[in-house]
Amino acid sequence: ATNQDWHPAVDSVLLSQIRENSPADLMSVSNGAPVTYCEVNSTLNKPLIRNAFLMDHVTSMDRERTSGRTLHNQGSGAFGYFEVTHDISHICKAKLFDEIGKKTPVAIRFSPAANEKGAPELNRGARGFSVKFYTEEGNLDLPGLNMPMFFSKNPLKFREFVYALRKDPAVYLYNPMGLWDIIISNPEALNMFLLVFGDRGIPKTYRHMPGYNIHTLQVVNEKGENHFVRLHFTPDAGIKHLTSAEAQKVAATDPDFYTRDLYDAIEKGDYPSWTVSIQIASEADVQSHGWCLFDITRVLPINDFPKYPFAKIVLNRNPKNYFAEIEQLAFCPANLVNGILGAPDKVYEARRFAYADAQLYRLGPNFEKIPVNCPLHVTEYSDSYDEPVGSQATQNAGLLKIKEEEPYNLDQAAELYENEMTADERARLHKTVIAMLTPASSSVQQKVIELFTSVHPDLGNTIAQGLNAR
Ligand code: HEM
Repeated sequence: ATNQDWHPAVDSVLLSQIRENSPADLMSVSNGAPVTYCEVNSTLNKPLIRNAFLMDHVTSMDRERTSGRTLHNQGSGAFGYFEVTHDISHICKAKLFDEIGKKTPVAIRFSPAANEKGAPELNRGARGFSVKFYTEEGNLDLPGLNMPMFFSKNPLKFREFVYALRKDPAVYLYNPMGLWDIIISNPEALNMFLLVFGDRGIPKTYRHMPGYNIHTLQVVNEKGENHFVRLHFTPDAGIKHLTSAEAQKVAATDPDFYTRDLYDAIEKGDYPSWTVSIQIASEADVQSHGWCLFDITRVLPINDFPKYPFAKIVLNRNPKNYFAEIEQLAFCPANLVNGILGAPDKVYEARRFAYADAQLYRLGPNFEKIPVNCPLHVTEYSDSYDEPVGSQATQNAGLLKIKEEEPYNLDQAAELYENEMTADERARLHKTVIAMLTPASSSVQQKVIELFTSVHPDLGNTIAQGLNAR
C-alpha cells in the first residue's frame, strides 16, 4: 500500500477536492455522519450528554490543544523537494542519493530555540533547522540548527541549559544571568555563543538562514565502507542578518516577521532554496585526527575537509493547515534509512530516545501515523524470514565506538574571532556582549572577561573597557 495519493507532503489537493464535492451546508459529527438542523438545536429539554452532536462539537474544541514541544515550541515550516545534483553514492548507499536528478519530498521546520509561542521571532538566539525526507526507504529526519556546532557534548548538561534559557519560575520573566552561568561553567559553549552574540544571532529571514546537522554522521556505501560526514544547507539567497537595532524595529511592528516572510515568498512563487554540501572524513582521517571529528562543540575544519555541494532543497508549498502539517510534524534523530547509521557521539544517543519520548507524550502513541509524519511507502507484509533491508540503520549496530575526550574548543573560538569575523562584525559582537553583560554582578562580569580573554586578549580587553566605561 502507498500513501502517495493522499499524503500532505505530496498532494493535499485530493482531500480538499473530496470535501468540495460533498453536499454544501451539511453539518456532521466528527465521523462525517450528517446531522439535521433539528438535532443540533434540540438541547433545551434533554440532558446534554444525550445530544451526541453537541458533545462531539464541544469536546473537539476543549480537547484540541496538544502540549506543544518542550523546546523549539514556536516555529514555521513548508514543504518542497530535495534534488541530487552530484553523485555521492560511492560514500553512501541510501537510495535518496542514488541518481543525479532524483527528487525526494521534504518538510522543513524553522524554530527559535528558546521562544515561547507568541514571542517576537527576531530575538537573538540559535534557531532550529529541521528537515524530514520522505524517502522510498522510510523517513529520514535531520533536526539541526542554524549554527554549525552545539554548546556542549555532554547530554547531561542539556536540561540545565534548557532551564537557563526559560523564564525564571518565580517572576516568570527571562533572566539573562542563567545564560552567563552556563557559559562560565561550560567554556566550550563559547564557540557557539560567539556566533549567537555575533551577526548569526539574528538572521534576516529564514530564507537567508543556513542549516547544519552538527553531528558527524556515519554513512556506509554498497561495499560496506564507512565514511563520516557533516551536512551543510547554505541558502542560495545568501547568509544575511539583521543588527539588533534593525530587528527591534521590525519586531515592534511585526513580531511574526519570519513566518510571514516565508509564507509570502512561497505564495509569490519566490521559492527559497538551499545548496546542500557534505564534508567527508574517511576511517583513515579518524585515525589521524582522533575523536575530535565527532565533537559537536567543534566544526570540521574546512581546509582539511572541504565542502562538496551535492544537492539542493527547494521549498515550494505552504502548509494548508498549520496545526495538521507543522505543529504535528515530529522529527527524530532515530529516524534513519539504510546506509545512514546516525552519529556515534553521546548527545546523538540521547537524542535518539528523547524526541520519540517527547512525541509519544505530545502527540500520542500513534504520532507516526499522523499524515505529515507517515512514511510515503508503507512496507508490505512479507512472509520472508530475511531481515527487512534498512532495519539495522535505525539501531546502533555497526556504529564506530568512540572515546569522548574532555571538551576543548577555544582554539576554534579564537580562529573564528580572529580570522572569520570581519572588524565590523567584531565591533557588533563587542557591543552586544557589553549590553548583555551590563546587568550582571561584577563577579560574573569578571569571570566572563577572563573567559573571553582566554579566547583572544583583544576580545577580553574590549569587553572589559566597554563595561568600565558604563
Ligand atoms: C541531549 C541533547 C538534546 C536533547 C535531549 C534534545 C531534546 C529535544 C526534544 C525533546 C525536542 C522536542 C521534540 C518534539 O516534541 O517534537 C527537541 C527539539 C529540537 N531539537 Fe533537540 N535535543 C538535544 C540536542 C539537540 C541538538 C544537538 C540539536 C541540533 C543538532 C537539536 C535540535 C533540535 C531542533 C531543531 C528541535 C525542533 C524540532 C522541530 O522543529 O520539531 N537538539 N529536542
